Amino acid sequence: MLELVDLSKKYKNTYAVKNMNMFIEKGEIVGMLGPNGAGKSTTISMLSSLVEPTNGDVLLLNKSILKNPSPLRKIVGIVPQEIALYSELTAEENLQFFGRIYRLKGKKLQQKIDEVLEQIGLSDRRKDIVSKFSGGMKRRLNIGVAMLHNPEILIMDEPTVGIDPQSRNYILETVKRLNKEKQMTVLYTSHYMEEVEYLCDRIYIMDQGSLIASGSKDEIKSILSSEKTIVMKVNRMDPTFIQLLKDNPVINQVITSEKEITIIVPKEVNLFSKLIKMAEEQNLEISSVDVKVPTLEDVFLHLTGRALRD
Ligand SMILES: Nc1ncnc2c1ncn2[C@@H]1O[C@H](COP(=O)(O)OP(=O)(O)OP(=O)(O)O)[C@@H](O)[C@H]1O
Repeated sequence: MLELVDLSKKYKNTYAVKNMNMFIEKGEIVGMLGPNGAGKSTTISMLSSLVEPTNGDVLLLNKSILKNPSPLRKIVGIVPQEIALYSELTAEENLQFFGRIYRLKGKKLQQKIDEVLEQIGLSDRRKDIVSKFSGGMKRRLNIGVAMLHNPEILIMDEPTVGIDPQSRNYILETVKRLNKEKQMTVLYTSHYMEEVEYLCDRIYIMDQGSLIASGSKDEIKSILSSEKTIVMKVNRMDPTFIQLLKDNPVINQVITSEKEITIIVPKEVNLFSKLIKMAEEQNLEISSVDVKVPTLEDVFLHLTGRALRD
């Protein structure tokens, strides 16, 4: 129903988004996964006609919405990354204010407010002032505002950043429930791969403005089906040891973090005894070695050589 075609945004000499192609079908939860600065917010801003694309198009039911965004505005609810609420008003007053912007009033507005408060689990806090809310409650109310006009599509820009685990779970469950019970179509952006893995039917992975992989979870993970990931914990990071790993012709990729060394090798390669011997020769202590089934994080590592959270 919604399609991005070669959508790009260039600021001076750099592309924030380059040739983004994406489609979202009715009733799907689609994930947009990428680290900070990948171009997720810029893509959403172009979808919400807040930012004009440098080139490309956005199609709603095969019609461009760049010149006439009102058909999309009517059916889309945007949950921005920043909290957009009046902190001196109560939860209910905020919903009344934003509801009037959507031209809702009277009984219809009140009914919708009751329904939304129920959906975001804030019915019993409706009379409380937003400045007294926790970060998670503010985010939930932010989502409630986007749902007031009964949108068919909910676009959520990193809705769980910086909140407690309980609120995060609540938001994830709310998204699942809205999708299941109301067939709400959702575009969910995040840099937490486990959220996207849990929620989404199909996933687009972005990095540095470009799409680097897309497909169903299984399709994306199958990029690594011929490889396996070995995660090794050592007592210290030894540059010689890491160089030896990088020079080893059977190892496809070596990625280091503060405490771990991640090695990607072809599935059939058995490297255990060799790794232990190499570590011994460098006087290194290995505290654990794990072989992992590929996750989306591994796919990202494989495609970019960097961790998703960098
Ligand atoms: N108005 C602007 N002018 C110049 N550069 C911009 C502007 N807006 C975004 N950028 C740049 O475009 C790139 C993509 O930013 P964007 O905010 O879309 O990424 P993101 O994936 O949403 O990351 P985050 O989660 O940190 O918001 C970044 O390098 C950013 O600095």
